[in-house]
Amino acid sequence: MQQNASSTTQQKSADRSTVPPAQSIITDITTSSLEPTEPTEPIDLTTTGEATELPTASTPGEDDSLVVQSLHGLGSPLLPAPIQPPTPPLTPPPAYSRKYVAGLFTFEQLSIFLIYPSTIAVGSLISIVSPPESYFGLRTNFFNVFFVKNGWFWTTITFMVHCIRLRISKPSKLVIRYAFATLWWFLFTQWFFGAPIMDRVFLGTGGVCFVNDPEAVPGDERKVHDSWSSFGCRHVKGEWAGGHDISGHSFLLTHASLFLWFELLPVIMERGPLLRQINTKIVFVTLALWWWMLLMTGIYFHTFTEKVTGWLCGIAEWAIIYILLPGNRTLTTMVGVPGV
Ligand SMILES: CCCCCCCC/C=C\CCCCCCCC(=O)SCCNC(=O)CCNC(=O)[C@H](O)C(C)(C)COP(=O)(O)O
Ligand SMILES: Nc1ncnc2c1ncn2[C@@H]1O[C@H](COP(=O)(O)O)[C@@H](OP(=O)(O)O)[C@H]1O
Repeated sequence: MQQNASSTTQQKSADRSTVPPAQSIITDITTSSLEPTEPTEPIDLTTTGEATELPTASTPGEDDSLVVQSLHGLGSPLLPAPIQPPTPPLTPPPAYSRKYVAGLFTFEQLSIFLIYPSTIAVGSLISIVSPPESYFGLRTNFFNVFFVKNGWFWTTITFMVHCIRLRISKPSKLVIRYAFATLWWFLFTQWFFGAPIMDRVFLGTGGVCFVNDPEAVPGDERKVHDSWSSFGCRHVKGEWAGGHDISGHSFLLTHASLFLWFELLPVIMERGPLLRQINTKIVFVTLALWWWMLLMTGIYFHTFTEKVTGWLCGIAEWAIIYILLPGNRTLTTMVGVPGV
């Protein structure tokens, strides 16, 4: 079995150009001999290497070591000769299992994940204690109008800047992950068979669009307009009030940031030349701006629960694609995992 695995690895890797350190190859192959067919741990998205093309070996006799190498984000290495592990360990190396917190996250993933609820919490706290007078407290501030209000556009541009320098073999998997992220943003904020999801929640919880009727009797100028979306309400210069108004900014800024972070994570973990490229710096600038604007949303806008529900909806798609799916080999094969 081990002999077969090595020769198949050689065959499949003929067109690859990267040679990972021998130690990591040995570690991976030794680990693989202990792997069950379905991975019991999530796929490590923080490791480096091209990992978007997952081998689908699942029947007995197929190349399991190759699967595990790819699942670990190493890609198929160019092996000059079959490498036999000296003595396979009886338990997986501690570095493999130790990395996971609560069986779901690596330490790095958890740290990134926690940035956003903490930012909303700190912002909300500042808003209660003493919100400072600031240009960022204006809805019309340049950064809000030009960047956040076109937030998915800028996230797309940033993602493209990140992608164009990668040397992965299956860009289609990148596009699929981007398409899922875009679809969730679109359904949630733009259109969901009519009004987008966030507006349906608002209307479903008793929200209405109030407009001023100048012809009404004084004191009774406010009347309900039958707008079925926040966009429609804005169009008639109405005021969208009453229901649970999920924070669209908390949603978008969290959703976009987690998407960019998790696509960038292999570059960060590799700590190689890609990390120093201008492309990486551009991603960091976008992430910094999104973080700052989320803090401003936390301080100046919405109620605490509206920001929390915005954040919860913002983590939904990310949790499926980057946290839950990596526990399932077949589904992960569909969307791939980020790589360099
Ligand atoms: C090897 C290279 C691979 C590259 C991979 C990239 C994949 C690209 C694939 C295809 C390209 C398709 C290009 C599609 C472009 C789509 C870009 C856009 O998203 S255009 C839409 C821009 N609109 C926004 O960004 C609006 C964002 N704003 C909002 O959602 C809301 O205003 C709000 C939620 C922020 C606030 O809500 P409000 O009710 O308070 O306004
Ligand atoms: N960080 C921020 N900077 C400026 N305005 C913000 C903001 N976060 C939210 N807002 C504004 O607060 C309102 C509700 O935002 P949302 O529901 O998207 O979180 C929106 O007002 P407008 O609809 O008048 O633009 C939005 O522009």
